[in-house]
Amino acid sequence: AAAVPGNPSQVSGGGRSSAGDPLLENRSAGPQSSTRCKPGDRRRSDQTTGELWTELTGLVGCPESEDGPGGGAEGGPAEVSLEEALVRVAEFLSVQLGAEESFGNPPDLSKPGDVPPLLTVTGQLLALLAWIRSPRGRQAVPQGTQASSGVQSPIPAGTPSQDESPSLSPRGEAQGQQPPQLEENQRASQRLEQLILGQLEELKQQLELQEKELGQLRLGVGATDSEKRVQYLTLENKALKQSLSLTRDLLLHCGPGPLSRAPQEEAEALAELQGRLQEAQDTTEALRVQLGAQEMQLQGLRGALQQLQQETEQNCRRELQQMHGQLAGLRARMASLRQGCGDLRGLVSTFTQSCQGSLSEARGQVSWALGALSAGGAGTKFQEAKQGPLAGCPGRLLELKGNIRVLCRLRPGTPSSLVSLEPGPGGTVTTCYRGHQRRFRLDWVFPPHASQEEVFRELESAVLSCLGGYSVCIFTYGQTGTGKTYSMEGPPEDPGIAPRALQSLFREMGTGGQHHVTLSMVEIYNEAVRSGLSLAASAPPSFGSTLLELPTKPPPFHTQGPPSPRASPAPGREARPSRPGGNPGGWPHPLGSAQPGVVASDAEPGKGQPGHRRHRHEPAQLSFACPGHADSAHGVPTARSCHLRHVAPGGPGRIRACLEGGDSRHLVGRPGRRPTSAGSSDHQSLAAGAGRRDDCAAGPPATRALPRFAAHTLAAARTRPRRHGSAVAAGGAHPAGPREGGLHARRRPFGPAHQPAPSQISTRPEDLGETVCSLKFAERVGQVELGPARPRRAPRSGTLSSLSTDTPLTGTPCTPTPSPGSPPSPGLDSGSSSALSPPEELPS
Ligand SMILES: Nc1ncnc2c1ncn2[C@@H]1O[C@H](COP(=O)(O)OP(=O)(O)OP(=O)(O)O)[C@@H](O)[C@H]1O
Repeated sequence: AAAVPGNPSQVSGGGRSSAGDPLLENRSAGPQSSTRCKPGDRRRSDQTTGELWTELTGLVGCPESEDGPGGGAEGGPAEVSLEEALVRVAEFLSVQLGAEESFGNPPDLSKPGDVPPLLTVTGQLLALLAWIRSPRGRQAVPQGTQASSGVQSPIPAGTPSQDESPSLSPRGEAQGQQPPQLEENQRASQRLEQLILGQLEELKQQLELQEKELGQLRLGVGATDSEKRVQYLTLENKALKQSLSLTRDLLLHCGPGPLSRAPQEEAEALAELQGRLQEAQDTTEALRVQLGAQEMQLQGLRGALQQLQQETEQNCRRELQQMHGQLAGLRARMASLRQGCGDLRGLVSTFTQSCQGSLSEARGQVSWALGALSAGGAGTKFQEAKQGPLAGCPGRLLELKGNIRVLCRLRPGTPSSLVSLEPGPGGTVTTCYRGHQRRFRLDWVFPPHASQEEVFRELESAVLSCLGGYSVCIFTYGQTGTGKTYSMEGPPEDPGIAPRALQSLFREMGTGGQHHVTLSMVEIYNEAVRSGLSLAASAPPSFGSTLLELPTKPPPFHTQGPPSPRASPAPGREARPSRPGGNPGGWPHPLGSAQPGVVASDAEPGKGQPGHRRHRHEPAQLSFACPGHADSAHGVPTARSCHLRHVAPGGPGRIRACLEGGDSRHLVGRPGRRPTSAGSSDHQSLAAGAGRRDDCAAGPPATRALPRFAAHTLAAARTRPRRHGSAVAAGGAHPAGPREGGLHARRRPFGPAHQPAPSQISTRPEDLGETVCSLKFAERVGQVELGPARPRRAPRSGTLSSLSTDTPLTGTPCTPTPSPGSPPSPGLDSGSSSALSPPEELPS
């Protein structure tokens, strides 16, 4: 571009400083002058149209040069690019065009015929130039041709042939290899080139004509005209220069295109592109490999999924089948349950009906009994007794209430949420032990704040039934420290069941008639039997007398046991103080001693005599005492019982009945064991000891001191409840044989008895296990059936002494009285069982 005369300032600013007349200059330096066509020459700023023409013709081969073809060129044709040649042609033409315009003949461009050929040629050249610089042109024109191919001269004037065209010869070489589009482009450019050359030729001719005309004008017009002509040419020159400047600007604006890019750079760019392409191909290949691996993995996963689906389906089917089977089983079970439920409903309704019948019957009997009670009054009761057995209200009521009644008394203390109760008749105790809730229904539940009197009131009818010939046994049991002794004996200021029972009995006996009472009180303490009674009292004489029979010598059943082990008090428990008048280590006090066991207010202490004595007393002032032991509460098997035998003379038969009271405290399995740890084994050993002959012999000695009815009951409770949840105990059968020498071995059976059994329980959480055991035991005791209680009459023959406690048991063997439909209790010794002996008559 530097070699191309493209700087308008150079052209326009040149003027004609040295040339003077441009036309002349043009002529002198015109086609006639020989000009060397060197493309690299820098054009002078004062170049005129003639010089331009010279240069242009030099470029195309200087046909008008005198040197002939290639003239002016010393070493061959000038090396100029096609582009440069075109630019120069454009310059020249634009100068010419500007001259014509400035001459005053502006062409009418709207008419095609008036368009100056210069303008057409210029436009075509510019179009060619633009095409060459376009990408297509660059492709069509080989690089060497554009940049440096020499313009082969000479071109034959007016007949430029395609083959001879210097600019086309290199292109022709590549013709066979170029695509058709390229060939077509090349052909078009060749045509254009020929056209341009033709127009150039035409322009030359016009120029010659004009020069001729100018010469003629010069000759004819003179200097003035010449001057005008000079001015005109000057202006034309200026216009041409401006046109050239514009053309140059246009060419510069197009600027060097990508053609100027060096092949080296192209190669580098190509290499870079190839490198990138390779890289991209590598990446693609890696991705393909990865894709293949993932596809394989995917296939594996699909297979596993399919297998899993199949397995799941099979499992589901299997489980469904199992569930169907289970459902069918459940349905069948439900159907059978429904049927059972229907049966049960029938049973319940039958039971309800029978209960209602029994209840209405019982109500009638109660109302009858109450009516009889209110009609009879206190005075008439014993009149009835004189006439015959005391079959009055207490006995009848007792019959209605049942033979065995289990009462429950809660010891006062910290209330526990684990033990709740519904007090009253038919009350319940609910325990929550080790996560299991259990409800026990008992005949009566006394709340902790129940008084001694309230408890006794519930038992009084049973006690009084003794006077009517009903044998009664009251015994308490329960865990140590729960208030058995308190309930049975009680403190002097608030006596318990035993003193109140005696008081009530004596009061009743005091209403009239003669009564023969034998009272004994024993305590078995560590296998030694001790008597706790030292004084007898009789009923007031105004109502007859009460004969108290007292032992005068050590009873034959006394076993000389080893000395009492003095166990230390259990932790947290106070030693039980000896009571006044107690004789811990010795034998009962003789009658008349200063420490009476039963005190009559009108009896003079010390005046009692051994044997049968009659004492007057006020029943209200009776007190009851028993020798106590400081250590009796701690690990030493102890049982206390009070036996009252009553024989009422007169009537068709004398009534003989027995009242026994027992406190089964410390009925632990073995001596020396802590009572608190005995727990449920207390009850088991209690039942075992009372129920079997062998067990009784080998069992805890204190068991043998139990009231015999209590022993029977416990033996029956040990067996499993049978029909209707009841166990059966033979009232008359005594499990203990004579050889055992126990207290009961000396007794004769008195027949079925009433047995109220107060069960003592604690509400303390730490005692909950024992409480549950006691309640379970109470429940089973409540299910024992002793057979119907019957009053007994004393035998008409026989002696009183034969009924004393000293009398060895030689009576008729008893047989159990099973409840209807119940087999004999296996817990009882069938060998020793015998029928109940007929009522024995006391001698009159
Ligand atoms: N209902 C009650 N009201 C007031 N105090 C009571 C009651 N029950 C028990 N007690 C008191 O609880 C303590 C223990 O009672 P008690 O000696 O009668 O129990 P126990 O069952 O006979 O014990 P053990 O089996 O060791 O002889 C006593 O101090 C007693 O006064």
